[in-house]
Amino acid sequence: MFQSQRLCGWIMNMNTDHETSDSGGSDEGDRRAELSTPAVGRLSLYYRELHRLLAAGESSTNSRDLGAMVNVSPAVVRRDLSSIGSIGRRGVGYDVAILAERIGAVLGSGVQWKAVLIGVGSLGNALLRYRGFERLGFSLAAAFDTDPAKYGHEVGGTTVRSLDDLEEVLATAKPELAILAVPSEQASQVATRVLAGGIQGILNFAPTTLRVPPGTAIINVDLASELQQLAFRIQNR
Ligand SMILES: NC(=O)c1ccc[n+]([C@@H]2O[C@H](COP(=O)([O-])OP(=O)(O)OC[C@H]3O[C@@H](n4cnc5c(N)ncnc54)[C@H](O)[C@@H]3O)[C@@H](O)[C@H]2O)c1
Repeated sequence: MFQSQRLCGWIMNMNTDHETSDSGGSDEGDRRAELSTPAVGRLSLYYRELHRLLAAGESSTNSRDLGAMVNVSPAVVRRDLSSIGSIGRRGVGYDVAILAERIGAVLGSGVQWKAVLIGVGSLGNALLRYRGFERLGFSLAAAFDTDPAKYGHEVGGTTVRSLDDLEEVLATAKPELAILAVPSEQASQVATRVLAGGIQGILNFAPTTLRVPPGTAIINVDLASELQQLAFRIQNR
């Protein structure tokens, strides 16, 4: 229950095409609900850099250095961090471990999230092999495909199963998230199935607008579109 409240509050602030309607009501939830999408994105980058500092044995940092690491101004860092209740001390800065814990709590890290991956092609294979999800508390409960030649194969420690098993696995493992890496024309149908099975949020890699009920928490990832925006920026700077 606690976990689903966190998920709701967290996801509604992300880059969603459709927004969820409830943040859970706690102080922490209210605080998350006030964060803009870009601010959540920056917090995630601060979090990554803070963990890098921790691994390097650093115990303190400041808004200038943290800003330089993620390419934003010290004023933006201070505003972002004060919006989650972390005030640095003048001349001392921020305690790296405390700040990482604070941001982690706001972003829902420290809680284990279970995800399923649908579509184990080129992209799905790469995602299953990527170890960075675990570090942030995301574990892959199962992977599915419709190609019988792939059933039973282990990729990155996860066994590929038939999509026919989807509902059974959703009912037993109760994952909160689904990652879609299927062809565009299959994506809406798969999304409908995972939502019916209790999935609360979808990370969609298929370059299509999913036909799902309003209010569904979805993040679309489209690298081609990002490249297009990058090219536009270069042409117009
Ligand atoms: N967002 C991005 O930046 C990005 C990058 C690469 C690919 N993509 C998209 O991701 C998707 C996958 O790309 P890919 O290169 O891995 O393709 P791929 O053809 O290599 O893999 C697709 C896999 O999905 C499986 N599949 C087909 N229908 C299915 C269904 N209904 N349920 C479960 N599995 C099913 C296929 O058997 C195959 O294994 C495509 O939609 C592609 O356009 C997005």
